[in-house]
Amino acid sequence: GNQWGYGKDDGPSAWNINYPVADGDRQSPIDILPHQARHDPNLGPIVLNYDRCTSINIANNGHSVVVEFEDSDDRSVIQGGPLDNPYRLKQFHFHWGGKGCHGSEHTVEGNSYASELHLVHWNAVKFKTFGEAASAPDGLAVLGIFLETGDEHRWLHMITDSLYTVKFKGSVTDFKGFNPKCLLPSSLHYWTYLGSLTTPPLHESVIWIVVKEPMIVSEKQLGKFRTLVFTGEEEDERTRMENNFRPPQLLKGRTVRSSN
Ligand SMILES: CCN[C@H]1CN(CCOCC)S(=O)(=O)c2sc(S(N)(=O)=O)cc21
Ligand SMILES: [Zn+2]
Repeated sequence: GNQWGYGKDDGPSAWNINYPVADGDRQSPIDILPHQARHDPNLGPIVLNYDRCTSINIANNGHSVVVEFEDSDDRSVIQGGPLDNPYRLKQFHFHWGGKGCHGSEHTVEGNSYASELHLVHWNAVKFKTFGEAASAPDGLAVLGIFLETGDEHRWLHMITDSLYTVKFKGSVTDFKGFNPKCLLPSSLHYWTYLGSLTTPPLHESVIWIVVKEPMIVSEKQLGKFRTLVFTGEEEDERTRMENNFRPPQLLKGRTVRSSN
């Protein structure tokens, strides 16, 4: 298939060869300029109903570490804010940098954070399958949370303690009973705009909801993400999984709205 990565030859600057939509009009991530964002009083709060969420497994897909959820009914949904329907939680994953350098995808006034968490949801009201939603203009809603280094995060250890079991590309481990609500910052004030997947196939199918307040994690916790490798156990070279982020893309006239 189309092999892509984050290296010199297969990285973001080469993605448009196999995925021409990379040069499209609603690509993500973007640099957010808070003073140019339009405060929209009609933008209500984001409402998360994760209380009956069912996590299934944690996996290394060769690009990131992903936790998948049961999405056969509306047991864990996000709604409100810019969304017309409830969107079902499908998976969450992270993007991060190398030692000490930055790794978020969205930036704020040119400043990046150490990492960024993406909670991926799909519109099961309008679409029958996730795959169908993933390529439709209003198919996905991704909640983006910045990670900033500081004190240890009291719940992130539940994920970092499992990372050694998914060191290599293609590894999957049971990961039940995890509710990502414990990762969210206290305030869910956000910016929202129409964008895309930040990895191939780069479908322009995402309503982005980027939370303003970062979650605080320790450098030690973040370092555990860098013990993962992009490569499979059978491959001889071990390429440390880090800097798996796409840089900001052109806004191309889009408006970024701000909740209060
Ligand atoms: C490595 C591939 N990452 C993809 C995989 N999916 C899309 C393709 O699915 C087709 C059935 S996805 O919808 O789960 C998704 S969301 C994001 S992001 N970084 O923009 O939150 C990337 C991706
Ligand atoms: Zn992502």
